[in-house]
Amino acid sequence: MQLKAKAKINLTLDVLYKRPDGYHEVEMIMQTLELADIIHIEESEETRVICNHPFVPEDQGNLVYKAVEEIKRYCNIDKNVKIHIEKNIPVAAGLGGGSSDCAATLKGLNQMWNLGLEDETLEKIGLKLGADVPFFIKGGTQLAQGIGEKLTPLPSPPPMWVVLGKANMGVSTKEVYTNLNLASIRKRPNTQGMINAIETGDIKEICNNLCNVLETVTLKKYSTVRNIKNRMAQMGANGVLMSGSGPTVFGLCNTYDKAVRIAKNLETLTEEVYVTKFC
Ligand SMILES: C[C@](O)(CO)[C@H](O)COP(=O)(O)OP(=O)(O)OC[C@H]1O[C@@H](n2ccc(N)nc2=O)[C@H](O)[C@@H]1O
Ligand SMILES: Nc1ncnc2c1ncn2[C@@H]1O[C@H](COP(=O)(O)OP(=O)(O)OP(=O)(O)O)[C@@H](O)[C@H]1O
Repeated sequence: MQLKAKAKINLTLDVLYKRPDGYHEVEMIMQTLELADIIHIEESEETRVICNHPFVPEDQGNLVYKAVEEIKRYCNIDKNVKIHIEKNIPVAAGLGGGSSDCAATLKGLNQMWNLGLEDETLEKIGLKLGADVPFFIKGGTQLAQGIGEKLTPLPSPPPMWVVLGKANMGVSTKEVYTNLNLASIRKRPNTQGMINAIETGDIKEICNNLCNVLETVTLKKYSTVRNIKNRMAQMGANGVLMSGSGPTVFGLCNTYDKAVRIAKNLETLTEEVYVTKFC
């Protein structure tokens, strides 16, 4: 069995408050992209995860491995699988690669083992493994609240090309949330404004409403991320924003030619540049 595990970007990301359990209550609009890892699953004597990326663990630390263990426990299954991850999504980038692989594995095993679990159940199992996992069970365009698990589907925005530029380092999501100073945030997303813009298919308003409060941590710390963002804006992207906790910055473009022109120019700043689109 072969599955696609798509990347995501956050069109808005607001943090409302820190909860007693240490997690943060968020409000964000998430969008899946065509850029995707490929997950191959086959029955096997013992569970094994293999990945072609040097920074991705192949042991119990891999979210795919955890997904296998968790769904086996939930359904009381005594079977094993070999899973091969073909990594195309940059790692520790703010694009949700690990969470997406995890969600794809849960969906794949549900199908392969005929478990008959509803999406809501897969989301519940996925939430134990990461706050972004429930979103990837659904995909598309969603308003995510709670710690990311309360999902409301939104209509698809108009098709747009997306340039991704990742500075040459990984960012720890935990560290970014820990270093966030909620009292000092001056610009917050207008979530309802973004929803209206998506509903009316207004590209200009979608671009005007892009906002991510986690930029206050990551852009402040890394000048390379700031430089990538500024360059995308200078080069004429219709809208620019950092995704998730970073360090990837995305630029929304209304034409493919513009996206390619920006991507070529960005290659002078960083090696990791991609052109993809909403999915
Ligand atoms: C930054 C985003 O990717 C935006 O989509 C998500 O909010 C993070 O999702 P994720 O990486 O799946 O998050 P998890 O793996 O569950 O959590 C990593 C760490 O981020 C922090 N965390 C995460 C989500 C959240 N709502 N509040 C948090 O404070 C916690 O310290 C946690 O230990
Ligand atoms: N299947 C996986 N793919 C990528 N990383 C994984 C995977 N499983 C575990 N990891 C670990 O998780 C870390 C974060 O990887 P990931 O690519 O998911 O980050 P991210 O895109 O910043 O996620 P998010 O946006 O959800 O915070 C990696 O450094 C790696 O050690």
